[in-house]
This record gives sequence, C-alpha cells and structure tokens, in this order.
Amino acid sequence: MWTSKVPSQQLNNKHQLFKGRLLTVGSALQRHQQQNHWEELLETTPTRSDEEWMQAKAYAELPGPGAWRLLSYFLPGGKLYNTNLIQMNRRMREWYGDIYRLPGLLGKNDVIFTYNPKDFESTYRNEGIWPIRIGLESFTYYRKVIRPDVFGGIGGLVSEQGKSWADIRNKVNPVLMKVQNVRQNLPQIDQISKEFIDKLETLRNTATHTLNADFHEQLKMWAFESISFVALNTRMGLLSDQPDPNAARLAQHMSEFFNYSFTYDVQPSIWPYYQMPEFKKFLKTYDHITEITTNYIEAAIKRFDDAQQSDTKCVLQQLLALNKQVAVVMAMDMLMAGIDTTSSAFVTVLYHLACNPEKQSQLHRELRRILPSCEDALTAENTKNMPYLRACIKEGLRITSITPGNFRITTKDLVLSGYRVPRGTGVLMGVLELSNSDEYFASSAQFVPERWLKSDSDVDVDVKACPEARSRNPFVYLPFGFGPRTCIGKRIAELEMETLLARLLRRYKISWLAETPLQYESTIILSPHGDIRFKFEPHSV
Ligand code: HEM
Repeated sequence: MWTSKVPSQQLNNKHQLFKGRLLTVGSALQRHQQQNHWEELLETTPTRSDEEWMQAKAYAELPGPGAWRLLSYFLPGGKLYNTNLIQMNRRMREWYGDIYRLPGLLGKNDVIFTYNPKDFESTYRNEGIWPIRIGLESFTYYRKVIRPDVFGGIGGLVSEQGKSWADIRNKVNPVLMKVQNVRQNLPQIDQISKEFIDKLETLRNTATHTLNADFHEQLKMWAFESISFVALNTRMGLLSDQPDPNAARLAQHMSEFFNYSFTYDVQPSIWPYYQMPEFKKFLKTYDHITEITTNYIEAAIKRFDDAQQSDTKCVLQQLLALNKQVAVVMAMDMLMAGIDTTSSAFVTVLYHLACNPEKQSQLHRELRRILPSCEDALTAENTKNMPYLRACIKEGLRITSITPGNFRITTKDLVLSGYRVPRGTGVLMGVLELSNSDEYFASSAQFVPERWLKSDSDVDVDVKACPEARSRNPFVYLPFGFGPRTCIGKRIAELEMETLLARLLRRYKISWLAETPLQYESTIILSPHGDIRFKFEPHSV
C-alpha cells in the first residue's frame, strides 16, 4: 500500500489550483476542439463483453467527489482551498484511495487519478501506436490557424495527435533519439559547460564561495545556450558579456512564452471564444519567437550551403534534410521544451548531491579518474564509463521528477484497479508518489545512487551497488514518460546534465546553504523556486 510519506521537496501553492482545475473544468470550446481532435482516434469496436470487463465494478462505483462537492473543495473555506496540485492529489488520495475519479465539469471528460502501477502498465500497454496526451492548445492554434504560411499545417510534437503526430515523430526519432547522433554534440556542449563555469567564477565571491547572482537564472541561460546549439547550430553567446542581441530578445520572449502558456494553456481561459488584448500579446510573443528562430535557421542554411560538404551532419542539417517545416517546428519545440526542464532537473540533482556530501565525494573520485585535470576535455572515450554520475542523475530524478504525473487519454475500454473505465477517459498516473514509496524503493527518502548501479559496475571498490533497493517494475520510475510518446529530448537532456555536472563537481565541493529544503512551484513542470543558495568551494586536487 501507499505510504503517505512526503518527498523531501516542499511545493509552493502558487497557480496549483488552476492546474488542478484544468483537468476538471477547462473551457468548453477548448474542450470541444480537443475532443474533435482526438475523439476520432478512439477504438471503434463495441464495448467490451469479455470476462474481465464483465466482472469489473461499474465505472459509477469509482470513488471520488461529485461535481458540486469538487467545486466546494476549492471555494474559500473549502478543504482544498489554496492547495497546490500535489497537495490536492495527496489529500484526495487519503480520502478516496489509490484510484479515484474527478468528474469533468461543463462537459469535459472525467480524469481518473491512479497510484497503482498495474494501471500504469494497462494504460501504456493499450495506448497503441498513437498515444494521446493533451498538449498546449495555443501552439496548435498559432501554428495551424494563424501562421500556416510558416508551419505548413504542422502543429508540432507536443500538441499533435494521431497520424499527424506520428508523421513528425517517426521522422525525427532517428535524429534525436539515437544516442550516437546526439552525442556528436559533446565537444560543443562541453565547451558551453566550461564557459558556464568561467562565468560562475566571475560571479563567485572567493571569500564566501557564494554567488552574487541567481544560480537558477544562470542555469536557464546555460540550458538555452546548449539547446540552441543543438537545435539551431548557433552559439548565442548568452554566457558571455555580449550576447547576440537577437538571442537576448529570444531569451526574453521565451520566458514570456512560459508565463503566457501557463495562463492560456494550463489555466482555464476564454480565449477560444474571445481573444482578450493580453492573449493577442501572447500571439505577438509567438510571432517574435517564430521570426527570430526562422532567421537563425535561414542563417544556418546559408552557412551550410557555403561550407564544404561533410559526412557528418549536425542535428539541424539532418532535420532540414527531412523537411524544412518539420525542422522549423522541431527547432522551436526543442527551445520551448528544453530550457526550463533541463535547468530544473539540473538544480534538483545538484541539490541532492549538495545535501549528501559522502555521495558527492564518491562522485568526485569518479570524476578525478575521468578528468585528471579540470582543464581536460570530456570525450566520447572518457565519458563512456561514468556509472556513478549517471546513477546520481537517476536518483535525483527519482526523488523529484520534475514531471510528477504522466497523462494519457485511454483509446480502449480498460479495467483499472478493478473498475471499468470507458475509452476517452483521462488517466493521470501519479508516478512521483510511487518512486517515493518504500514499497518500491527501499529507504525511498534517502539519496542512494548505488541502487542504480549494476553489481558488476566499474566503480571504486568502496562503492557497493545495491540494485535490490530499487523495484524491477518499469512503471514506478518514469521521469521522461514511457512508450512511443516518451520525451524526445531525453538524450539531449542527459548529455547536457552529465557534462555540466561532471565539470562542476570535478571543480567544486558544493553544499546547500538555504535554511529550508529546495522548494518547488508547479507550473507546466515542477520548477525550483524560492531560496536557492549553494556554496562552491574549489577542490584543491
Ligand atoms: C530533464 C529534462 C527533461 C524532462 C524530465 C522531460 C520530461 C518529459 C516528459 C515526462 C514528457 C512526456 C512524455 C510522455 O508523455 O510519455 C516529455 C515530452 C517531450 N519532451 Fe521532454 N523532458 C526533458 C527535456 C527535454 C528536452 C531537452 C527537450 C528538447 C528536445 C524535450 C522535448 C520534449 C518534447 C518535444 C516532448 C513531446 C514528445 C511527444 O509528444 O512526442 N524535453 N518530456
């Protein structure tokens, strides 16, 4: 059974109510558009009549509040007033159990919340080749309705469904999911990490070893510089004193995009009925991002045309070879999905290492073997064997997955935890809770990278692998999702995080200075927030 143990992070209340509501209220037109878009993907066979289905309990018997009760929870004085999504889910789980239903208000589909890994398995195993995950509607609207001239009717991976999604995904999978192809970027990603550390040195108080700057903001610039190198084959100079002026504008518009997207894609909004002036500003932000990104792509195309033909093609060249519109959409999606995610995940892993000095020392020993001197380069050869570093990343993302739940719309009738769940129902799989449960991970509150090591890992003799401390169930740990719709940026994110962690922890002993544990606010993802202070003391060797 689930233990109601709270993971180490605290969650900020801001915005959560609305996110919770998104799943239950939403705007009628958005809902209508979404349904029109994906309802045609649902299986058309008659309702199941097999034994499992017939013996299962009726859908109506699922625990959960009725519509009015649910609304009353959120009113001032209500039991869930001012709670965030995670707190709301935890309380509801205490009240209703490991599976419960939130009614879809105003005609929106119901959402089943489940904490049973067997349900995760059933949902994923039956998602078919075109899994449905509701994306950001404003993306699709802007690309398909406002700017078909630029995007040629392509909505992008995040928001497309069905065949339109698969057409892009099948094309770009070999470019972005193949480890070797992504790892060809290592020299430049390493160079960017070195520049990040040079910048950190200029911001570091050498007496107190603290930073005179917002570390998380600096990390966003690092993530931006790294992903724009991969997506646009362009160095933006965001870690230098003189960034490319267009890059600085793009960074600004990206940050506006995240705020607007939360307001118009996550919170319920009337924009599909009536476009208020603020929504029009959001469309302008999309315009700016589109204009700057396409200019960078045009400049890169010119550079590629002028350069000598080479056997190795960068990611952008490979995407352009598929189709120019796919390349433009994918490059923009990489920028939009690859900055806050990677920087938030990075802060998370660093925080756990900072709070666990003995694990950090162990990692430092591994890194000294890989980089005898801080100035050495990270290469395809020397990065092959860094099991402890990789285990630290996995363990950090286990304790705090920045995407705490995974979402699908069921395409078939499913039996979940003994209840009949009709096709077309939303299922939210609360994976963060399971990866923080002692039932699946021994001493789950503790940061134990050793649980991810294989017994025969090539680590120091004094490290003891303990793979038995992690569950073999593949559905209880899914920081990048699962199946054909899994995160397409996983390889890139891993490369970036490994490279910068190797450089940072090779060079500094890092400790956590804030008085409270790392806190998170939840917008589109869980994002570190509040007092984020580390100490960076250079190692003597
Ligand atoms: C540590 C960093 C990251 C985490 C934890 C993360 C997590 C996720 C998760 C959980 C999903 C949903 C998967 C599913 O529904 O099964 C997703 C989707 C996606 N991610 Fe990431 N992500 C990260 C970094 C990136 C980066 C760097 C990129 C840029 C290439 C990226 C691009 C995308 C895209 C385009 C999708 C939608 C894929 C689709 O629907 O086909 N992500 N990500």
